[in-house]
Amino acid sequence: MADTSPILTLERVSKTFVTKPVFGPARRVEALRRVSLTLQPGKALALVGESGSGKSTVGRLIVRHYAPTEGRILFEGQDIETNHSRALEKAYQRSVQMVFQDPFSALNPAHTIRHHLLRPLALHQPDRDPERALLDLLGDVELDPKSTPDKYPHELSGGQRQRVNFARALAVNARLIVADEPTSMLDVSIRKSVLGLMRRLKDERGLALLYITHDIATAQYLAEETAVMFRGQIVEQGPTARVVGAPQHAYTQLLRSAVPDPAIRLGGDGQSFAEQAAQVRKDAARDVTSMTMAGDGHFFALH
Ligand SMILES: Nc1ncnc2c1ncn2[C@@H]1O[C@H](COP(=O)(O)OP(=O)(O)OP(=O)(O)O)[C@@H](O)[C@H]1O
Repeated sequence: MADTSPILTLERVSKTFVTKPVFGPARRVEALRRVSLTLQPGKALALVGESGSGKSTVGRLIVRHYAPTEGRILFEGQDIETNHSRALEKAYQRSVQMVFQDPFSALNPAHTIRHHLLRPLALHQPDRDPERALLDLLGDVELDPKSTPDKYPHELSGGQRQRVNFARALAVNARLIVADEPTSMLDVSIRKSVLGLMRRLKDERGLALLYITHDIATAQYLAEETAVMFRGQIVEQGPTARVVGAPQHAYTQLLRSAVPDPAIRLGGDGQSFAEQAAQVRKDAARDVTSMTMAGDGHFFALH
């Protein structure tokens, strides 16, 4: 039977940034407010929201670029901030990998693809024949095993570079990949194939995926579950088909109405769309007081 225990859980995680400009008072940004999420092996969770909603902050907390201001992040049930055993530390670093929006950012232009992949393979899969492991890895991410190894990053397309980034995560035996807008810098024509690769890695290798995106439409292609964020809070969460197909929170309806197929329109009489949208955003920014169940596993926020 499939393993349904979570690999990673966020429990009421908040993150406040305090920035001190050269002139003027310090500024506090509540980037996340009491965010709770669960990630499971073989499943993808889409974290959807507009720019500045806090999506990347969730990803960066998970890969420990920062620590939460409040709340806990549990890896297989253990708090990653307070349990500092070396074993947990090593397991975590290996198991949780991030793939970024810019496929170039994580690749060194001076090194071939072979170099990028052989190093993690030697460290994390030392018992395997390195060349055989390299060929298998390229096959896993649907890159040509013959022509790819000796190329430099600039000789590959954006989609191919992103595939190399996924291959690196596989080389270290990642079990959870945080993919932060992994297709938004790619041509529309190849976005779907990279999403298809992610779907295959999840289904065939049992990877857990956190798919961060501003595009609610693509969530349907990949993710079993979707969480919608606005101003640092989750306002709706549940099975993707329900969140996208029958959104309950006004902000999700607003996001959904920006998709070309306006199956769902905002209600309200007499108000222009812009006025309604401004009102929805104002209401949605208020603190979430509780989550109401709209169906099996489907919740939306009350403010
Ligand atoms: N290191 C930081 N220092 C100060 N403020 C930050 C920092 N990182 C993020 N923020 C602020 O936190 C809020 C959430 O940012 P975040 O990048 O998580 O949003 P996002 O939904 O991922 O947006 P985008 O899609 O534009 O990356 C924003 O107001 C942002 O300005």
